[in-house]
Amino acid sequence: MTKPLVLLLGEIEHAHEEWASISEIADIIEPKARSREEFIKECKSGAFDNVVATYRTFQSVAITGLIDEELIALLPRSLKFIAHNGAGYDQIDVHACTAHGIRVSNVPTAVDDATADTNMFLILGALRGFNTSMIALRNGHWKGSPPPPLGHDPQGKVLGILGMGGIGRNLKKKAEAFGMTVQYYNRSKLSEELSGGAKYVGFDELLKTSDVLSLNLPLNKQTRHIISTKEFEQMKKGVVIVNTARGAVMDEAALVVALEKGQVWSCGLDVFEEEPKVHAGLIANPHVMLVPHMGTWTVETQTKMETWCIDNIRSAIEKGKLMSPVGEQKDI
Ligand SMILES: O=CC(=O)O
Repeated sequence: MTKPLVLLLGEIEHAHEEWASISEIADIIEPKARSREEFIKECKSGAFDNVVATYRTFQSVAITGLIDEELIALLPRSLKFIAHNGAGYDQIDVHACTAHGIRVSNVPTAVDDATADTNMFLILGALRGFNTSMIALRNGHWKGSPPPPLGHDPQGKVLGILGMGGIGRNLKKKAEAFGMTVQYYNRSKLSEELSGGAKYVGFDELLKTSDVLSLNLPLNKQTRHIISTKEFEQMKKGVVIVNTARGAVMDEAALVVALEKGQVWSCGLDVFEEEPKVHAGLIANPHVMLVPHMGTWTVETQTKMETWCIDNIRSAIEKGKLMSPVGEQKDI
């Protein structure tokens, strides 16, 4: 009997044994394409005909481009499942997938600790203003001349979490261990148990009353540039902003202006609007902490994420359904 066909878009770097076990229940193919143009040609040539499920990585966007309406229409009719290795699935047009009968899964939970750790590192670094002196030291100037302004302690500061999903909730616990008081805004209020007692506030109140604002919400049409000039103006003067979600939830150009005006004192960013490009105004500001999208960049977390994504492929093949469907498809 022929085995179902699985398309691998990207690399398996860690969970090799788990991936090998997939080859017992499926035949695996990989594209030859190295660009979107080539990938489209390969789709049209019928190279992926009969593929039932695809495992894709965040980095595979370099080959396929976004999984958008154009690409989805070219993928074979046989394709029923896309298992995305990552928490954020903004590279995939889920609406178009639904219309074409394709189910999509992501990797929640496994990313929470590593991303919240990165988030906490950025909060501390941005509050303390460590970056300037770290650069000065490497340039042979010790703390810098003049030394940087004194930083701020996290103790007693109000942390506003925008988006109280798994990462936001994980961050809440970590921030409390540093003496911060946590409030949050989310599309819907969480149960007391899930929120861990954090105060639920309106969006505007979150902006107006937080000393540190952390962005932990997914990127979609509703959240693109949810933080821009008007929102910066509502914030406390000297606010610290941290983003480990997706760059485009914040208007980067407006952020640069808000930093220049001193409305935002400092920020810590792991994600950028047009990765790997970083706004020149952010690069030029030594005070801001910049990390090149490394929120989940650990052996343990990458292994957990791959294993989770492989489990989605296994579930798709053996049970005909994904283990962790994305929110938009939970009810179908
Ligand atoms: O950015 C990382 C992820 O979405 O998992």
